Amino acid sequence: MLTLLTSAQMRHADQFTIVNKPIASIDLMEKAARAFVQCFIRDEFDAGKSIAIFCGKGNNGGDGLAIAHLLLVNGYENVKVYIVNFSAKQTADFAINLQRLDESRCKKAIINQPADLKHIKPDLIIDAILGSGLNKPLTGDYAELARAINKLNKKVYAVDVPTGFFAEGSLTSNYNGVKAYKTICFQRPKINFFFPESALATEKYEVANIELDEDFIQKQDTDFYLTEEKDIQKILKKRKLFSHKGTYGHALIIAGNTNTMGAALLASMACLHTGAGLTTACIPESGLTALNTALPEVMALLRVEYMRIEHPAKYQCIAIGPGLGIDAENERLLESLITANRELVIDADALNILAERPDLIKKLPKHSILTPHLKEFDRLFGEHDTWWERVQTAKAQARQLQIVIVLKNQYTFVCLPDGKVYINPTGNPAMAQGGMGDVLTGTISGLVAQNYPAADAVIAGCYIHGQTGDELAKEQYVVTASQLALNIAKEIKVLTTR
Ligand SMILES: NC(=O)C1=CN([C@@H]2O[C@H](COP(=O)(O)OP(=O)(O)OC[C@H]3O[C@@H](n4cnc5c(N)ncnc54)[C@H](O)[C@@H]3O)[C@@H](O)[C@H]2O)[C@@H](O)CC1
Ligand SMILES: Nc1ncnc2c1ncn2[C@@H]1O[C@H](COP(=O)(O)OP(=O)(O)O)[C@@H](O)[C@H]1O
Repeated sequence: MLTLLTSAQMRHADQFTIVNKPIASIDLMEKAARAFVQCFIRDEFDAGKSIAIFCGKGNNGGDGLAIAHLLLVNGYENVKVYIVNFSAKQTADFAINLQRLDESRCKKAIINQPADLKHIKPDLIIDAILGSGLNKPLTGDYAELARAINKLNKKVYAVDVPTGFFAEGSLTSNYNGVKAYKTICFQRPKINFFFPESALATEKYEVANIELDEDFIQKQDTDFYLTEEKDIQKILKKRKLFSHKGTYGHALIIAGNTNTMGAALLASMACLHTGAGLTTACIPESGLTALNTALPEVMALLRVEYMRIEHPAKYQCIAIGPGLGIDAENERLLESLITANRELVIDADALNILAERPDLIKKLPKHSILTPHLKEFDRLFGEHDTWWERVQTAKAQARQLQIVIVLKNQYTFVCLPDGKVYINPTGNPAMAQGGMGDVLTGTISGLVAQNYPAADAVIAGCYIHGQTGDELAKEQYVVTASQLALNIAKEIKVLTTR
């Protein structure tokens, strides 16, 4: 798990490294510039392009000056630095790099007002005006300059963060900073890169390692972690010798309705391919032929009969919701399971039923797993203006109710009962198609059935789901939910043998 730090914590990490490595702060800046240039050159190898580097007078600007010098050294002849002179204040490292640049042959100009930008026509822009030192939204000349840079309509590479972008905290939909094509940030991604509103500020990001003290960074107290493949490899267990279907648990998937039987099939299929020993789909009678035809391995339990089952304990996992339909009978069914205090995996219509029954939310069995997308989440816990606020609510609710909330998106936020948030890095837009959430529910259920603790099942389930989609998307424009379900077992095999 990679710790994700706030800007203030990153500053501490800078200071800690400077004192303990030890390394002079100007040398750390040089390292940052080198790391940036290495990534930049990989993307933009045409040294003939004209590059405008906009530098503020803080350390972000200091990075920009060092980058200019390094680009020249690397044969980029057409580099020009524009010093943004909107403030008298400058940092010591900025001043040192400015002097170094003055001694070199780098072209330089001063921007005293945004209008000075009028005649600039570079092929590429590097934005080093304001970095993680941003302490208030852009106003006045800075806001105008950002607007002018965006109007040039050129590819912008941002140093560490795009000017005007807050690295953590609520992001609004009226972003007025520099719009970057790519942000090359130092040591760790910014927490806000995982929030959908960041798409307004940067299309993509890349992390450049600047050798800050990793031990120190990993020990920082944070609420946000980024899941890595090695975490999943640690979680997943190999199939055992002499094992049999009873070894890997029995999952009950309560799902499907007359027009939404596909959801039950997809969730059950994913559960099967994730490795549950036995999978039973609790479905309406109308779906029986479909189930028996499509998934011969899955057993059926008709929904009316289910009401008579007295011992849900025979299932190691009970999931409820995909394509379930909202009616009084399903509400009674959900209520009976919650009252029986059996931990559940709750998705889709079961979440919508819950949204109408706040009394049941309070009674949710501990360690239950809820897998809402944003609309389902807001129906459950109220409307939110920003994703940051939504994740804060998810964190608080997961802690208060002692449940796991899987807030789904391009980067899914897994909120655990201890208040920590694990961000899932896998998945891609080829997966943006109906049924994908049903497959996630089946995947998580398959892992819960195999006795993985709720947190591990969810962290691994989200990762496997996204990774399977990523592998398929390498060769496909779109990945369908059933294709994804069929490929899960292959991906788990790769993860457990790498
Ligand atoms: N040793 C270090 O501290 C390192 C710092 N690095 C760079 O340093 C950057 C942070 O530098 P600084 O802390 O000097 O800050 P910045 O360079 O981001 O900002 C400079 C100053 O601008 C002012 N400011 C903030 N928001 C403003 C606004 N909305 N309008 C007008 N002025 C505003 C603040 O007074 C701030 O200190 C990082 O993003 C990174 O690029 C890297 O060189 C790595 C090492
Ligand atoms: N652009 C995307 N990038 C990554 N993952 C995605 C993307 N679009 C959808 N997904 C994943 O697909 C699933 C969609 O869930 P959901 O909206 O509940 O789908 P449905 O209700 O149609 O089954 C989530 O796990 C989500 O993370």
